[in-house]
Amino acid sequence: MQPVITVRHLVKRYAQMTAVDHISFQVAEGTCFGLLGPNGAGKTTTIEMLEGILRPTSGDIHYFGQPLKARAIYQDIGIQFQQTALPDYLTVRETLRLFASFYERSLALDELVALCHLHDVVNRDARRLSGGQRQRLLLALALVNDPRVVFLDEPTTGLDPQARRQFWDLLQQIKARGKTIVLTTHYMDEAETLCDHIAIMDQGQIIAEGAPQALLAEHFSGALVGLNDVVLPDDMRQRYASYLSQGRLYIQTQQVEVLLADLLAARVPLSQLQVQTPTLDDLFIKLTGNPLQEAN
Ligand SMILES: Nc1ncnc2c1ncn2[C@@H]1O[C@H](COP(=O)(O)OP(=O)(O)OP(=O)(O)O)[C@@H](O)[C@H]1O
Repeated sequence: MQPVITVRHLVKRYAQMTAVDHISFQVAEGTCFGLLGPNGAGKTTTIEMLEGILRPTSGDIHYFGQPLKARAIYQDIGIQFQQTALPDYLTVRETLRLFASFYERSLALDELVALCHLHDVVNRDARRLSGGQRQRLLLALALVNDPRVVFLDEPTTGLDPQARRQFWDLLQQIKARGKTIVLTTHYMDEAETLCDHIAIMDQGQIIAEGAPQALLAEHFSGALVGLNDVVLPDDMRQRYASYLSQGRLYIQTQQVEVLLADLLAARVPLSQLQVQTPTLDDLFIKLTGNPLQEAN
């Protein structure tokens, strides 16, 4: 199947720095594609080039095999920005109506309200919404023209855990309608839950790309054991794959019991020992040496 979006050797330079540094990827139709990385990694710059808002320094972007021409895709895409100023003194319903009037095609208002769970607040002033309600309104605005591709820039930043989970459910429903979703996030659990394919960005480059589970399988085998402030004896260092991040040692093992027996035999202190199944957060630490949350 032809990809919805194809990006080749995309670069964005500002005077002093390269925000996006020769990245290439494809987004398949009907999938959720996630751009992940810490603050300043280049995610927003990338997504804004895909949306036709920022002009790339070099490289190219194709939609359904055609070069990106901002005006031509405008009717086909929906965008939820990180920050959106809504018009004052309008209710949720009036705001949706206003945005719908900008497009040739639009979803029926009632359908949009139901889809984004806005029934309770449809007559409320849009400035008087909770964080979760506001995000759902912004999502409804991104869907108002029934787009083929929806762009979401850090849609759940600042939401409490319950509102985040509700938002994830909503995105699953939107995906089930066959929409292609491109989102940026610095929450690895969000990417693991929602995305079919991810590209992890750091300092303007893609440092890993693939399906979340495939990426984890490629970089880890078995469990991950974390320990604080320890030095492994030489023979154990040779037998076990391990890496260090900020004073914490991570050891990979297929057999936790055998590793624990080896650690005890070598009199390695087991303070703050943790055994876990590797996550995308661990992958980020392994690839960059830094936890994602601290990079933020
Ligand atoms: N207009 C600009 N002029 C100069 N530098 C910029 C400009 N816009 C972004 N940058 C820089 O480009 C880099 C990438 O920024 P970008 O906003 O794309 O990162 P991000 O991954 O989206 O981060 P965040 O998670 O904080 O939104 C940063 O170092 C940023 O300071």
